[in-house]
Amino acid sequence: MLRIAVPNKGSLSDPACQILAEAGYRQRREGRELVLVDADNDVEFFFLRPRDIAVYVGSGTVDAGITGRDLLIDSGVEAIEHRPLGFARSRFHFAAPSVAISSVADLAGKRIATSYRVLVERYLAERGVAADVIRLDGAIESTVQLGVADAVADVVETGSTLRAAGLSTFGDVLLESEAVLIRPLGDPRPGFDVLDRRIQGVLTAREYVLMEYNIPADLLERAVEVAPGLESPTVSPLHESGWAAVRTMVPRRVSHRVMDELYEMGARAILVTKIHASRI
Ligand SMILES: Nc1ncnc2c1ncn2[C@@H]1O[C@H](COP(=O)(O)OP(=O)(O)OP(=O)(O)O)[C@@H](O)[C@H]1O
Ligand SMILES: O=P(O)(O)OC[C@H]1O[C@H](OP(=O)(O)OP(=O)(O)O)[C@H](O)[C@@H]1O
Ligand SMILES: [Mg+2]
Repeated sequence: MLRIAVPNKGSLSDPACQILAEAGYRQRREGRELVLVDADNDVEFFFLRPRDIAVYVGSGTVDAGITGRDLLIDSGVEAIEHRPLGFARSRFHFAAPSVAISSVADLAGKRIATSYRVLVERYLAERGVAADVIRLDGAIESTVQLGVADAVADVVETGSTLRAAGLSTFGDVLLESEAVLIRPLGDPRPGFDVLDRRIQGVLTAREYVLMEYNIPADLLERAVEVAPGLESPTVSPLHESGWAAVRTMVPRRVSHRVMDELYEMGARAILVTKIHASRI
């Protein structure tokens, strides 16, 4: 039975459960279970603290896990980032009151509060900056106002928490993070490929729509260039001679532009449907 670690709290938890549910797995009903066996799919889910997941995966205690790229790196554990999952996207930044500190060099000798000590210390060491890193669990943005730090290093999504605290980012983005599917070093465990294919199927179903349209046969090649699909569109003859019916996958975010282009070219009866599941 494949053992999978799933975040039990925080920004990763709900979208991780959602993706697994869409991939056909049983998920928590009461939201309090610590372990859930999905015998039909031969998997067992362990609901763990997001920060601990990399540790369990790195040691091989579980065969796969969902966590954040930043949490994986900060754990210092060696595990394989197998697949990005497209949610819990964030950037990791330094920030401070803009009058006081405006470059990484200015951090020398200063106190920096963060929940990501390993990540920050590694970054500073690579640049030869010696600073005092203070590790705290959360609400990092408040530490400057409270007088326990001169600057912070934290996760930024919209930037509203930083602004509310009167802090401005400076320097480069230390890391771009998102949720990732991770696994232990070495060959994947039996059953991992099925999990991965199911998750990939959900991501594809979210990213693409199915587009169907009719087009005069002499315009087919041009139309296929506009919407080439993942591999190659399906083309069938229409009953009316000189026309073809085409079925192809199109990235959701460009689907309206593609429909406009196809219509202007001469395509008609353009229909778009949501993909519920896929195996590519
Ligand atoms: N506001 C946010 N927007 C997007 N991603 C976020 C946000 N906050 C944290 N993350 C990401 O979520 C992952 C988990 O972080 P963390 O466990 O700290 O979650 P959290 O939402 O901050 O929960 P907690 O309330 O336990 O602090 C990390 O990879 C982090 O980059
Ligand atoms: O850029 P924003 O959209 O404002 O989001 C970033 C904030 O969200 C997270 O905090 P969270 O709500 O998890 O609280 P925490 O600091 O207690 O972890 C993160 O640690 C930042 O503080
Ligand atoms: Mg947090």
